[in-house]
Amino acid sequence: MKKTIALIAHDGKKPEMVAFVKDHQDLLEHANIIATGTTGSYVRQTGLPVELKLSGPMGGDAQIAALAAEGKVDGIIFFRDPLGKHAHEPDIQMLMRVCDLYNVPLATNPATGSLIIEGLLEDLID
Ligand SMILES: O=C(CO)COP(=O)(O)O
Repeated sequence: MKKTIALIAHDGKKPEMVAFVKDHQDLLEHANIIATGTTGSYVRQTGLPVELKLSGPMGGDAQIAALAAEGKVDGIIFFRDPLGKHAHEPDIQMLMRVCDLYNVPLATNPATGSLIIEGLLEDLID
């Protein structure tokens, strides 16, 4: 069964997310990708299909948290901007809390993101 990977990046990190996806495109081709709205639009530039949720500030993080709580997300890559301030900070904290509560792999930087992608997807391809 296909794994579902959620991708989220704050504005200052969107170019890094696109580069990360390109670097892992051969593995991500074998996953269902979901993303918050604007991040997903950027990731679609790679040609990979992406299911778009709402934009983060409009509830997208909360939607992904709900899916994580329901066991419908296998891993989350969330590149946060450590210098930014966000009106929806409670949603961001909630998403991270839900990942801890339900033991959902969560990466907040590319190094850990690579480990999650490789760990979840590498054995799916021959
Ligand atoms: O704000 C975000 C995560 O907290 C990301 O949302 P967008 O991908 O819609 O910019």
